[in-house]
Amino acid sequence: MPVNADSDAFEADRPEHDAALPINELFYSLQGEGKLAGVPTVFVRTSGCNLRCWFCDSYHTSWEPTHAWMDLAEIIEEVASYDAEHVVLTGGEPMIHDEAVELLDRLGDHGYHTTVETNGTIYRDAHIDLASISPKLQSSTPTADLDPHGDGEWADRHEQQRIDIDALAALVDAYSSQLKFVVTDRDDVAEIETILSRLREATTTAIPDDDVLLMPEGTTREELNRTRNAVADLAMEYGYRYTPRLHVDLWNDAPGT
Ligand SMILES: C[S@@+](CC[C@H](N)C(=O)[O-])C[C@H]1O[C@@H](n2cnc3c(N)ncnc32)[C@H](O)[C@@H]1O
Ligand SMILES: Nc1nc2[nH]cc(C(=O)O)c2c(=O)[nH]1
Ligand code: SF4
Ligand SMILES: [Mg+2]
Repeated sequence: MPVNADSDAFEADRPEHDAALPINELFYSLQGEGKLAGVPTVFVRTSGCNLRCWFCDSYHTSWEPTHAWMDLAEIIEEVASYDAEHVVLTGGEPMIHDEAVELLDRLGDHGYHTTVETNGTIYRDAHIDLASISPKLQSSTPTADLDPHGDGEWADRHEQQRIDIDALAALVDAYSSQLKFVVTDRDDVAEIETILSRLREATTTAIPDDDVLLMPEGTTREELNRTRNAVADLAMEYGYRYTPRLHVDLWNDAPGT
């Protein structure tokens, strides 16, 4: 599966000898989002994404992907150099990569608790202790006025691919999960409710409201200062869970946090 629009160039330096992943960054921090917020965690961030949210806080995995290829053994060795029991596999979109399965399975064999941060458009069978699913709302679509490149060329593709109810249902049915919606304003709630009702019809697993998290949009403290209280109010009004972006509160938008 291509990882970006220019997949040949992206794949050119892929090593052939062992299973490997294009890694944008690997770092130790506190889980900043969701049910496990505050837990010391190693983050493995793959490069490449099948969507292009205009607000993506990991621009160098989506709009302009950069990476170094790392063998799975190297990744696990670097993870093990930190004293943590939790590993988050994120991106970009980690589930576009076949090798994500092998990495997760090996991490599970080593006894790590694994979380996958995913946009929910791709299902894979792997060792996943928590599927942290962030379905993308219409307000994420990179229309020409919001596109960080300024031309809106990804808008149609993003719009067509961002919600796949079958993939979402497969993830929810297979794994412990949380649904973490990025909220830009009050108008987003209607779409969240529509997605939830379609999903609840499609799953055999119940989705309690406290597995539904509203997360304020914002990549800096200043942006969150403008969004977080309105999103907290929406969580109370509708009975969903609020999640902070603890890493932004603590370290703003510093890399490796
Ligand atoms: C960079 S994404 C990588 C994983 C996957 N592609 C996804 O979107 O879920 C990691 C998390 O950051 C969230 N996120 C990205 N940009 C954001 C922003 N500007 N404000 C709030 N959350 C954001 C995503 O929704 C997701 O929950
Ligand atoms: N501290 C911290 N927590 C996070 N939780 C999810 C993240 C992500 O980018 O997927 C993330 C991140 O980038 N940093
Ligand atoms: S799906 Fe995730 S990584 Fe891809 S553009 Fe959106 S926020 Fe960024
Ligand atoms: Mg992040």
